[in-house]
Amino acid sequence: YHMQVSQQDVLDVTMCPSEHDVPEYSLFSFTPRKILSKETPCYVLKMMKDLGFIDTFRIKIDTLSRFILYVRKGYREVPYHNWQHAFSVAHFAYLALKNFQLIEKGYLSQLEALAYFVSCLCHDIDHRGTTNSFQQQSNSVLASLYSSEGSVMERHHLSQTICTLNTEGCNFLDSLSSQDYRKCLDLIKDMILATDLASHYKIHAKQLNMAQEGFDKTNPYHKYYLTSLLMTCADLSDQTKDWTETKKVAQLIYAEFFAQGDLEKKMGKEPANMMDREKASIPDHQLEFLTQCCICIFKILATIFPSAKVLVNAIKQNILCWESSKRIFDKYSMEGKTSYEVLVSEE
Ligand SMILES: Cc1nc2ccc(C(=O)N[C@]34C[C@H]5C[C@H](C[C@H](C5)C3)C4)cc2n2c(-c3ccccc3Cl)nnc12
Ligand SMILES: [Mg+2]
Ligand SMILES: [Zn+2]
Repeated sequence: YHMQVSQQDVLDVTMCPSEHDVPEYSLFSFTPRKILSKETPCYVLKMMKDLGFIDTFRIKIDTLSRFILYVRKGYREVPYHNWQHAFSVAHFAYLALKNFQLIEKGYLSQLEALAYFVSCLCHDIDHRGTTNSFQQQSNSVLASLYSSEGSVMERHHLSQTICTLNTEGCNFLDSLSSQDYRKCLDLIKDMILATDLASHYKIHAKQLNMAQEGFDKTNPYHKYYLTSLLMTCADLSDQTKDWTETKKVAQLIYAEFFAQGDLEKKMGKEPANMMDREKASIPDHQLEFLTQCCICIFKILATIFPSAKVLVNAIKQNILCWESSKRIFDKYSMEGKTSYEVLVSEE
């Protein structure tokens, strides 16, 4: 089994210079997608040092560096669900841990915080740019493995995470007690499975109820609802950035959705509207997603953590931008342009 990651690669990460200490890095307005891919492993290390994980869990830096590099290699070059997405989701976890003081205020234990950050980094490993329903429709190997339990892709991402941990020289958690190690893997399982949006819809009402009742740190259900909420918020955190970023991310997501739609048409299947480049109305679909799904999730977050209000406001701003750009899309669609052509051409 050849080493995909060289010893030199590992050394480059362990020796990464400290010039990465940009102050705005820990602000919600910071956009992690602007970090160059070759810089990202150093930033992951920096965030984990900053969060105190290295000292608390006696993590060996070269083992952690190798793990990070293998996780990055585990992601594919698909338009949206690639390493850059994973890095941005992990960066949001870093922002949440710091800005909401999740450990200091007792919302999460150190172990839960570690599991949260690692789960974000690994939550989409080996994503193929296709949905769970596509796995079923195409009778993929992953569907045959996991469709009986549901959340097909998420179970695969979890399996890939465990495999990476078990790769020679990558298990940075091996200094944990066997009890903590077991607990950490159980947490990572729940957190990665929570990123299946269909699962989120099943517990949304319970999360809302929890926020209105007031988070009870002794209630294990509340703990589960909170960590699931934090995973979904991290996964959707692109929507809390400025309009330029949101529009860029929409181009990536629909490039992936429409590639799947094209594939489904070739397979003689009828793609869902949101996957069909000829039928999809991107602004309408995004307005529905932001108003029916995204903003509700971040409002629950802001009920528990008032400082998350800025995130709700950013989503409101993006909703306004989609509404105003909808008029431009409608004008061009009268001239026969698809909404994707308008999205990628619009300045
Ligand atoms: C901007 C944006 N728009 C998005 C619009 C739609 C959907 C989406 O999966 N919708 C659903 C709608 C129902 C019930 C379930 C299962 C299916 C049927 C498909 C979900 C996701 C969107 N999404 C994500 C995202 C988050 C987690 C996993 C995958 C993705 Cl792509 N991240 N950003 C975005
Ligand atoms: Mg996913
Ligand atoms: Zn994701």
